[in-house]
This record gives sequence, structure tokens and C-alpha cells, in this order.
Amino acid sequence: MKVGIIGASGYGGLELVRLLHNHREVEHIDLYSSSEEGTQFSSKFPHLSKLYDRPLKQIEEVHLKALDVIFASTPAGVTTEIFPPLIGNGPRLIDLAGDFRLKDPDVYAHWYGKSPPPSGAIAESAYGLTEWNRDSIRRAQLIANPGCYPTATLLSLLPLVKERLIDASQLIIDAKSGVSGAGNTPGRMTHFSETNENLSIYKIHEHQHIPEIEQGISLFSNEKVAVTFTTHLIPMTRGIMITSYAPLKSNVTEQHLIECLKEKYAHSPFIRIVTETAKFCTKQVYGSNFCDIHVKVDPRTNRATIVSVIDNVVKGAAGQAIQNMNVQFGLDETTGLTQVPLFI
Ligand SMILES: NC(=O)C1=CN([C@@H]2O[C@H](COP(=O)(O)OP(=O)(O)OC[C@H]3O[C@@H](n4cnc5c(N)ncnc54)[C@H](OP(=O)(O)O)[C@@H]3O)[C@@H](O)[C@H]2O)C=CC1
Ligand SMILES: CC(=O)N[C@@H](CCC(=O)OP(=O)(O)O)C(=O)O
Repeated sequence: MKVGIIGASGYGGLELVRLLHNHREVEHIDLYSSSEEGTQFSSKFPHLSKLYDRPLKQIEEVHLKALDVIFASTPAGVTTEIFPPLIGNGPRLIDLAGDFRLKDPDVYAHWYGKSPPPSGAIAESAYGLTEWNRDSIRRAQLIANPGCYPTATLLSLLPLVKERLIDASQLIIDAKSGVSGAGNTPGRMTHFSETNENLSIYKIHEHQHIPEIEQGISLFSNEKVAVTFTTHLIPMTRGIMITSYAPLKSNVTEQHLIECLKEKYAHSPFIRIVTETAKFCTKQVYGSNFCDIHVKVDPRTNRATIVSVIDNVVKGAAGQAIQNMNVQFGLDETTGLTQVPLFI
């Protein structure tokens, strides 16, 4: 397969390069830039020396059309312009940004503060939460890869909401992310001296992933909900932990919740239901495409605490995008994604 990466020098793009490099079906990778066309990729990133001693290419439609698949790992708004003319014109398109995730264009305009893509293009796209949408992903020309927080949140909550084991109207979701989630543009929020030894809460009640989580719950479990979702920045590079609190429906036990999760994900190689939690942490998935989920019921409050961890740039971005490519091309879902987590 011939693959192109738009935004190759960003964090999502670099992770795509790292993972696609060992993908047995990928024979060639084109690297695109909007600001540094002609720059040697390996001179910008010395860790890629002898591997990618080649210039970044200019983004041109005629070149893009010759590819089998194009990943875009760009700020919101870019694929709104680039992708619609390419739909049905050759390559499969996989967008790591938020442009095509929200089915209602007004909701996108409100939460992202940008003009939405044409509604025909939104309708053509499939939401790329792999474990929940394989059939649509297989058929779609354009995949809207989910956001990092929605991936970890939806994977842990959807089975329990769908089976009506928890009260979805009362969900409180507490999210924590490493700094790479903010991308490679330096800023006040991610400056070392203000992030290190610090813990910040941000975008309270305003995070752009709130409508995506609510849409995902109504799309896959037919339950319309409004959620309380709060994000925190943690002084580490990679990793997301989501802790959700939900009242139990009557007569539901911890065992019911565990069995429901195990049954739903019995044939999903990247989802691990962890029942022992001597230690449950982001490092157990670091550098891998796993999403680990743990659930525990507090009998005193009759509430469940549901925890999930992912690596934001792998399962939360590049890894899930490649998993979706594998599904689109009829490959084993794990192709190129069998890295063991980097624990120490
Ligand atoms: N980081 C993460 O953990 C996750 C990120 N995402 C989403 O994925 C996308 C990429 O994120 P991330 O890699 O972190 O972001 P970065 O800021 O690290 O990289 C984005 C890249 O996009 C390219 N770019 C910028 N403007 C344009 C443009 N107008 N046209 C084409 N390319 C452009 C830039 O490269 P150049 O200047 O060379 O063109 C830049 O390196 C974002 O939408 C983000 O929200 C989703 C899930 C997780
Ligand atoms: C730590 C951090 O800043 N994370 C980013 C992740 C956003 C992201 O990935 O953006 P889209 O999924 O909307 O494209 C944030 O909270 O905005």
C-alpha cells in the first residue's frame, strides 16, 4: 500500500510514521507539510536518520489521488478543505482531527468555533471507534478518527450504558491527560516550568469532546444523555486516564458489570478488562494500542467507578487510525500494532 501522511511532523504524524514503519502491507510513505516543503525529514528529526532521509512534500491534490490511503493529523479545519474533493476519487481518507466526527454541523461550529465541512461529506464519513463500528468503517471512504478522551471514555462506558446496567443520566467523567495531547506547538499551558510538578484543570464545561461523547453514547446505545466531563493536565508526556462515576440500576452487581465488559470485548484484541488493581496506571498501555478497563462497585453508595487508560497518541490517535485502515483493507485488525507496552 502507498500511504500519505499530512501533518507528518506533528505528534500524531510522527507516531503514524513510527507505527506504519513496521506495517507489513505498507510499502511506501509520503510525508507532507504545509510549512516546510523540501526540508529533509531526518534533519528535522534526527531519530529518523537513515530511516527517512527524504524531503517533506508539498500538499498537492494530484499526488494525493495516487495514494491508497491518506492520514491527516492536522489542526481542526484543515481537512474540511482538503478531504471533500478527494472522497470517492481514489484514496481512503482517515482524519485524526475533529472535523468530521460530529454529525450535526451546528454542533461542530459551536464547540470548535469553525465552519463545518459540507454536510454531504459528513454524511459519507464513518465514526472510527473501531470496536463499535467495524461495518461502517469497512465501507466508508472517509473515517473520522475519534478524539483521544472520547476513545477511552466511550470504550469503557458504552457496554454498560447499552445494557442499561448504569444510570447514564447521572454520569460524571473525570479525565486526565499527558502533555503530548496538546500537540507540538509550544504554549503557556504546556511550558515545562508551569506543567512540571503541577496539576491543572482546564476547559471546564467547555471541552470540545463533550458533544462527541454525548453523540457516541446516543449513537451506539440509543440513550440520549448530557454528561459532566472535566479535563486535567498531568505532568507526563503520554497517557490518558478516565475515571467515571455512575449510579447502578437496581439489582446490578460488580460481577454483572465485569461480565458485560468481558462479553462485549471477547473478540477485541486491544481491549483488556483488568479485574486485579493492585496498581492500575497509564504506563501499562504506554506506547501500545491497548485500552485497559477496570470497574469496581462501592456498595455503600451503590455507584460504580469505571476506569480506563490509553496512550493518547496510539489508541487515542495514530494506533486507532491504523486499526481502522486495517479494517478498511480487510487486514487483521492487529497488523502493525502488536507493540508490547513500554513499562519501564
Ligand atoms: N496529540 C494527541 O494526543 C491527539 C491529537 N489529536 C488530533 O490530531 C490532530 C493532530 O494533532 P497533533 O499531531 O497533536 O498536532 P501537532 O500540532 O503536533 O501537529 C499538527 C501538524 O499539522 C500540520 N499543519 C498545521 N497547519 C496545517 C495546515 N494548514 N495544512 C496542513 N497541515 C497543517 C503541521 O505540520 P506542517 O507545518 O509541517 O504542515 C503540524 O505539525 C489535531 O487535530 C488533534 O486535535 C487527536 C487525538 C490525540
Ligand atoms: C492535553 C490537551 O490539551 N489535550 C487536548 C486534546 C484535544 C485533541 O486531541 O483535539 P481534537 O480531538 O478535538 O482534535 C485538549 O484537551 O484539547
